[in-house]
Amino acid sequence: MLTKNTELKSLLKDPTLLETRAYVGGQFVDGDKGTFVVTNPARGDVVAEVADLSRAQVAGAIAQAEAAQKDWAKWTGKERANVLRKWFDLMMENQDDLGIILTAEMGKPLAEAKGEIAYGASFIEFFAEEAKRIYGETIPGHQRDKRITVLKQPIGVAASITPWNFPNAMITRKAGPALAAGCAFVARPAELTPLSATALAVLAERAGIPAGVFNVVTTSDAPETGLEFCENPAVRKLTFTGSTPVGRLLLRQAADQVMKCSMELGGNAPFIVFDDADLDAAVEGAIMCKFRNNGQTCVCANRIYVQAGVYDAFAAKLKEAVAKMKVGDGLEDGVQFGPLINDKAVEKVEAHLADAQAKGAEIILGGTPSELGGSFFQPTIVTGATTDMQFSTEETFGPLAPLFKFEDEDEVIAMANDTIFGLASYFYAKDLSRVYKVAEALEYGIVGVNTGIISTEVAPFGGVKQSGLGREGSHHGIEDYLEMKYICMSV
Ligand SMILES: NC(=O)C1=CN([C@@H]2O[C@H](COP(=O)(O)OP(=O)(O)OC[C@H]3O[C@@H](n4cnc5c(N)ncnc54)[C@H](OP(=O)(O)O)[C@@H]3O)[C@@H](O)[C@H]2O)C=CC1
Ligand SMILES: O=C(O)[C@H](O)CS(=O)(=O)O
Repeated sequence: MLTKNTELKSLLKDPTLLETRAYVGGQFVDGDKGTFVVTNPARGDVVAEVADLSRAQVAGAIAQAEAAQKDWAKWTGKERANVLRKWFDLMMENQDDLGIILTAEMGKPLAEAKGEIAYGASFIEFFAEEAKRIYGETIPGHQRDKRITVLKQPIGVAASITPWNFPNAMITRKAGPALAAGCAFVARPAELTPLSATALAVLAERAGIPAGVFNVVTTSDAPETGLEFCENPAVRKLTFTGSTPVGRLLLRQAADQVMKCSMELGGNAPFIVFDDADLDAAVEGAIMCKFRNNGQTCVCANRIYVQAGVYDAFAAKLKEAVAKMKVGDGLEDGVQFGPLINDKAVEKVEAHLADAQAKGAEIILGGTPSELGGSFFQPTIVTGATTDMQFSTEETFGPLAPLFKFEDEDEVIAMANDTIFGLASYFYAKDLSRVYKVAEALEYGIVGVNTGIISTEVAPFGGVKQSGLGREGSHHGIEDYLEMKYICMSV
């Protein structure tokens, strides 16, 4: 357990993975603006002081990336695949240390953190393979003397801005396809969780990724860094994961350069339990879907709809199962709930809870901060949820499970789709006709059927409506880092 006096390095097999400098042009560098502090959400103690780069230093990283990208694009897909595969191997060899660093800065239980390392590494493994399969095409000429060929070429320098909740996987889900495509990459991790990113840089260097191809700029001024990414003409691609309001802002800023953007934004996932569902499976799925990362994922169930005939039984089963789960320091064995990322996150959960209670909801489990103090909060279940309550339209991003009752398919599909978001959705049912009809009717980029966990590198992850633009993962994921060109030749 990381107490106030435990040196994080003492927990690591390889202490050099705890890197507090930024990584620019193949060099670990200090910040012109000094440092910013990273704290452990479980204890509030200082984990590290990290280099705080100026906007000029960020611009310098972009320039280094632009220079390095020209040679990197000349490598064959197979050559790029080999170094990416080595990077993947190093991540998995150092999974324990990377997990400890992630838990120390973000708070998620160590088992989940190690799971994120494997999930994040899977994108590097997958796109190492895709690097060898970036195919063009030949098209029959439109005239007898014309020959048409289509090339796919790397877009150039890609810049990424990522959130604190998956500080490893949200970077590799972007860097994997970018580097496989022959792009150079400048990553700006969240101020709260930069250490997972700098550890990735340590391993990138060891894997033989050339200087300047992968860069990590650690900064405390996100808006200033975002403006540099959007205004610097050398950046041809912006990839963002985070809230919809910030996504909108970045799109507006990037519009001046007509920059190619990928947006993985907020969610408001419905989780629907029909009366023909396997209730035990639905309870298990609801727990994994709602409480993964303490509810701090964009694909967590935000609204749980249960058909009237099974509502009471489902609520009782869910309460019984969640009541057995342990809240504590993520580095302790057997902990399922770590702290929320900060007090602001606790305040949002409490605000949604107070609003719901004021409108008639009943708390059947939890409902107050944990006796552990800090940003620990008890997993909470409320019944009597209605569509006028804040959590019906706003993402809670915490361990609060609201149970809504519904009568029939049409009613629940209408409620589920009544949101500006469209990222993930889930439902449990056995009748095949119902499964097809409901899956087709849900307006979301992802539909989980009889499962609460849908995250994988082999599928095209992404949202519709105001949950985002583009897809990450699957063979589709590399397209956003490629430009298509056709050559029309007279023969
Ligand atoms: N669709 C998806 O895959 C995901 C969506 N999300 C969504 O993001 C939210 C939670 O994450 P959270 O980190 O609070 O979201 P934010 O959008 O506040 O932050 C995301 C990232 O953007 C940075 N940022 C904030 N403001 C600006 C700005 N003006 N210009 C440039 N960068 C900026 C943040 O920096 P800093 O933190 O340093 O201020 C952080 O690195 C939730 O709504 C969640 O649903 C989260 C993860 C995945
Ligand atoms: O940041 C997130 O919430 C992730 O996109 C969720 S997932 O990819 O780990 O499912």
